[in-house]
Amino acid sequence: MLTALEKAEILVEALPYIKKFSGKTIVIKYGGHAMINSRLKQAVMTDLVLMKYVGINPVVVHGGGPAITGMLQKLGIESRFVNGLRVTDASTMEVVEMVLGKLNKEIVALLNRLGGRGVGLSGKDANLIIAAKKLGKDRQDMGFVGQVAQVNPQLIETVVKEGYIPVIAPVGSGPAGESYNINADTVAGAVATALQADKLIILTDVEGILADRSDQTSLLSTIKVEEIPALIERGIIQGGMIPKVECCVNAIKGGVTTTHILDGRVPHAILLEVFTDKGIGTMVVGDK
Ligand SMILES: Nc1ncnc2c1ncn2[C@@H]1O[C@H](COP(=O)(O)OP(=O)(O)O)[C@@H](O)[C@H]1O
Ligand SMILES: CC(=O)N[C@@H](CCC(=O)OP(=O)(O)O)C(=O)O
Repeated sequence: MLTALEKAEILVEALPYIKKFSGKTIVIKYGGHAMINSRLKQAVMTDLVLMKYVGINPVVVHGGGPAITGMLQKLGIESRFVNGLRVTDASTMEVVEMVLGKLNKEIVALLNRLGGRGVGLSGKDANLIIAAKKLGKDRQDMGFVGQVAQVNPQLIETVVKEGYIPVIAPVGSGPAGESYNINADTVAGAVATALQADKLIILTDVEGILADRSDQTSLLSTIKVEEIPALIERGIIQGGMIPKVECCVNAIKGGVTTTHILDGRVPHAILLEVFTDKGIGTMVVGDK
């Protein structure tokens, strides 16, 4: 048990971080375990509400890949992935929008129950995310898989200024108003850049970037952007981690101050990162 003094010291430790980030924007990519497990879900939402109450502006972009796969399975539609992206035909796109819409409102409802003021948006609202068709390797057709062509952040800025927490589903609008399915990490990176966020936090299901994937204690707590190509080349960063670090690199190059890949299985991972001296996970930083 913590003594009263230890509890007070924890609160005092947070003070410089509250001062540093008050008024700043932090974009959080919410996904993985933290989105499925109800205790973790509640912990993440509590962190977001707490942030908002101390003057920080959290902006949430959520995933939902496993839930989309689950619903497609129920409907007898097989999921196929190319380079980690779900090949999306018209009927898959309908399911993607349906599932993400439901998840979006669940997140908003939980935020609101905890005293926040969550507002659910998709990239289609006010043309927040203009998408373009994304082709696979060798110009392979992946249907309605999109890439971010443009972010129009005015709606987010308005909503944030009025005290709401925007929660964004990763669906974009094509030139004819059609829907595109965009990887949620990519959307989070693009939104963080458009908002010139102070931090981008990506929640995942591992400790962060490990120097040796079979050794959980080999966490690389800070990586510089220029070190990343070699880590990929040497096979240290692989698979699903590649798009995440690429997102971080693009965000840093686009003006985001720091980016973090955190273990969403740790309760209150966001609070530990933002408000404590030690932080957790991997921080990807520019060379300055
Ligand atoms: N160096 C590394 N350190 C940690 N994880 C890595 C590394 N290289 C590849 N990975 C893999 O990346 C995965 C995270 O990507 P992904 O499964 O797409 O995450 P999410 O489902 O959270 O979007 C990890 O579970 C791990 O298998
Ligand atoms: C094109 C593409 O693959 N889109 C993703 C969108 C959701 C997502 O990215 O969810 P996670 O963050 O949970 O993986 C998909 O259909 O699964």
